[in-house]
Amino acid sequence: MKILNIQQIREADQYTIENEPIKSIDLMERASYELFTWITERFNNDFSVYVLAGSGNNGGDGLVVARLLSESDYKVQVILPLGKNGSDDFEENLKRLKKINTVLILEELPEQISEKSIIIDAIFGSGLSRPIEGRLADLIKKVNNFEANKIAIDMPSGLFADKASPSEIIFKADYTLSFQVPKLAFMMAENQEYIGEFEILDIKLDKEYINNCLSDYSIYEVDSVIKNRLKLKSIAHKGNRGRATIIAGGYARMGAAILAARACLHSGIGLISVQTCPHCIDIVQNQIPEALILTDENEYVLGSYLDYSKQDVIVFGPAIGFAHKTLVLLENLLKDYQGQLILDADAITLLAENRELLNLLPEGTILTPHHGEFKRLVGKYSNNFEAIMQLKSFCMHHKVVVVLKGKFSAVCNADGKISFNPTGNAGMAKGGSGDLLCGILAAIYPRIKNSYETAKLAVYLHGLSGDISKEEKGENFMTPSIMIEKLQSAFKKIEN
Ligand SMILES: NC(=O)C1=CN([C@@H]2O[C@H](COP(=O)(O)OP(=O)(O)OC[C@H]3O[C@@H](n4cnc5c(N)ncnc54)[C@H](OP(=O)(O)O)[C@@H]3O)[C@@H](O)[C@H]2O)[C@H](O)CC1
Ligand SMILES: [K+]
Repeated sequence: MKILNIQQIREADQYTIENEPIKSIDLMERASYELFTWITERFNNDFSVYVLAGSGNNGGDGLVVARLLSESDYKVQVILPLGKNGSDDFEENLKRLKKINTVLILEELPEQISEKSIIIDAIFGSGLSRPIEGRLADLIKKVNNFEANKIAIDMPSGLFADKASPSEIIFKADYTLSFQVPKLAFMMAENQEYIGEFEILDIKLDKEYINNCLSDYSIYEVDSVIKNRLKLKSIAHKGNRGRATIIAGGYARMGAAILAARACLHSGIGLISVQTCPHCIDIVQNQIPEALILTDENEYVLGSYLDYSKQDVIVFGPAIGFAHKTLVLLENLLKDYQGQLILDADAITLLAENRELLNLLPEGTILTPHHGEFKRLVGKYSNNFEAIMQLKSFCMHHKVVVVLKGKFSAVCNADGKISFNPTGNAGMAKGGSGDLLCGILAAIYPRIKNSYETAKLAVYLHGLSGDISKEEKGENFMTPSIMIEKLQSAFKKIEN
């Protein structure tokens, strides 16, 4: 699903008005009817409704919702903190609202409201142009302290759609009901406490116009082309299911390698190999009898460049450490290995500390840093909008694919396009979870044969296995090993 900026959304709005054609006030009615439907499907008319309406078109939407809910016998009260003069459609809807005199227009929000209330934030939407100050700021702080169900129309007031929000005076919504397309701000970790859950309501802006809008940002959806590429011919040979090697861990640190190898195996790889120092061979064989062992010459750390000529893909990095031999192995892989490389964890720190290696990165290499590791590569940033800019320039400069892990993990291609991942949950933030992602990436690359498409799909499946684990075990009790077991269901879910 495409993410558009405010300028593009305004243009799509205008195009629809002129070409459908539809009057802007009727478009407002259509949009608000979607809001009304969403609300009435979840909250019955035992709930009292408070609508905070600004004086622009976001306020206009709020007034329409107030009227529609009142006509469905909800007790509705409206507060107009910016007064009664505003945009044409706002003023027209205020007239319409006054005609049905069941809605109370209050001067101030009451000091106390019952928990069985809904507060609808229609103060500012996409027209916010500066931080909220003065009496309005006090109102937002007051509302944020109420224990009611809070719904923001289009955007939580105070939040900018396309850039970082400079102030913390922002409506804290439980639900944000946004029109037509998601906004970039919804993807940023620091905004989650204001957005709550977001839903995109189809208000029937011109589909073709939106399809033709150019955007570097989207939310991932699995398409039929990828589903087909994932399918294997029924007479598959283990070779055409792909060969992957895991180079990870070391003495007393083999857990990461085992988790990655298991995830790879459970994601359909044909042949899995694990590079192991002599002391660790038994552990790997006990834990994954399916794995071939590639024996490293070094006793405690990995460092031997072995014969990888038949390997379609190599994962290098989880818990591998920072020994000089390991660094040299990484350098040799970057120079000589001809297949697909996936670099994670300590590999990324090694790159950050030996920056000349960055110039050796083969085109299309997949890197999977979390924010801490990514900052080592690109320097500090203070919010996720800045992180996204750094991500784009890093990927474009080095012609690589980076998965920046977090809530809505961002997968960036070498051309600067960014796809945000919608699956996953906080229960996945546990040691070992990232190792699984490496394994899934390695398993599906031989079938997808494109770094960016592989990365998007693997992150999606990883999150999906997390979501299935959460459903069955709960956020606190799910573990990476449980997620491995659920990979099969995750794959099944996308195949159907
Ligand atoms: N996108 C669609 O397809 C549709 C959107 N709809 C709704 O319309 C709003 C956008 O409406 P707009 O009138 O452009 O903007 P707002 O309602 O958000 O508010 C603009 C007014 O607020 C003033 N403003 C902005 N920031 C502040 C502030 N910090 N303090 C005080 N006042 C502020 C702004 O003043 P300016 O000086 O900046 O001009 C405006 O007066 C969208 O979000 C949807 O809810 C349609 O209803 C359906 C189609
Ligand atoms: K709003």
